[in-house]
This record gives sequence, C-alpha cells and structure tokens, in this order.
Amino acid sequence: MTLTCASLIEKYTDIWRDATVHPFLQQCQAGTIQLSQFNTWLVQDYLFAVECARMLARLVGVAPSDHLDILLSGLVSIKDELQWFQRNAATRNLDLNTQPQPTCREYCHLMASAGQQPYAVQAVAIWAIEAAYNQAWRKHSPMPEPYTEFGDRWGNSNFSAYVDELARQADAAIAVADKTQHQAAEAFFLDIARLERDFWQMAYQG
Ligand SMILES: Cc1ncc(CO)c(N)n1
Repeated sequence: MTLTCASLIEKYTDIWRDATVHPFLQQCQAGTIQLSQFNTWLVQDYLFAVECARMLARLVGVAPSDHLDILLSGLVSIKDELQWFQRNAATRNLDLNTQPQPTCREYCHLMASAGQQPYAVQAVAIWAIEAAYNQAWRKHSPMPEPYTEFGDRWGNSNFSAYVDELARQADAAIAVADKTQHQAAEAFFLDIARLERDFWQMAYQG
C-alpha cells in the first residue's frame, strides 16, 4: 500500500481516535472541566507551541520552493498564536515561565529530533501534529464559553484547509522517498499520536 497521510489514519484508527478524543475535550465541551486543569493544559500548550514554531522554521529551511507558501503561512499563524497564548495567560494570571511536564518535554524533544530527518519525514510529522489538533477540536465542537475561541482556533475552516495542504505536500514528498523514510515517517506518526493522547492527560497532573 502506498504511504499517505490518509493511509496512516486508516491503518491506525484506534490510536488516532485516542489522540483526538479525550475526557479533557469532552469536559471542556460539557463545561465541567476544572479551571486549574484547563489552565495547566494552556500553559503546557504554550510551551509546546514555542517549539512547534521552531520546527516549522526548520521545515522552511529544507522544503522545496513550491512548498514554502503553505509553511510560511503556518509560521505567520503561529506568530499570532504565541501572542494569543500570552494574552490569554495574562488575563488568567498564569505564569508561562513554567517547567514543561515530562510529556510536554518528550514532545518538544521529538519535534527537535525531526530536524535530523529528511524533508519528507518532517513534512509527515508537521502534518500529523496539526491534523491531530484540528480533528480533536472539530470532533468536540462547538465549545461553550469560555472555550469557544479555543475550539475555533484549531477547528476553523481555514485551519482545516491548511492541514489539507500540509497533507498534500507531505504526500508528494513521501511518494518519492525511500523505504527508510517511509518507516521513519510511520514511527513519527505513532509517537505523535501517543504524545497527543498523553498531552490531554497532563491537564490532570498540574
Ligand atoms: C499538543 C499540541 N498539538 C498540536 C498543536 C497544534 O499546533 C498544539 N497547539 N498542541
């Protein structure tokens, strides 16, 4: 079977479901999440987003020129996202200068390690990361206040279109990559799915 982004989700349905359906999201949607749990997730996700920006920037360094437009638009969005996290943290009186929890730290290391991989593998990895959040928030939408803006940020149709473009670019790159790269891309997908599941769980370990 040809390796594509869609084929990875098809092959690992259960693992992908666990990455994108979680009590944290269900409790946000039900309005029953505790403030401290939500805030714990928010701070950890800011720390994640900083490293994700660096990963995207590294992709810009190695991508073919006809893939740059999408990646640069991702960087512009993440610039806005980091400022949005900072505003949100200030309103909630949260200190963003916090230690990452073990899961967040492991996820950040994984993103850093992607920089040693060929472009095709990095392209699959960034798609998996963005697709996980897009699907997770969409599956639990609409979110009630005060979580509506969180659901909208990753569940909106522009972000969905961006994720589709990332998949198209990753598919094109992986189609001409060798077997070693296919195996590495699949391994990254599985690590990302596991870490996404564990990332939601961190909210309860604040
Ligand atoms: C854990 C996690 N995965 C993906 C995204 C999307 O950028 C995010 N903000 N946080």
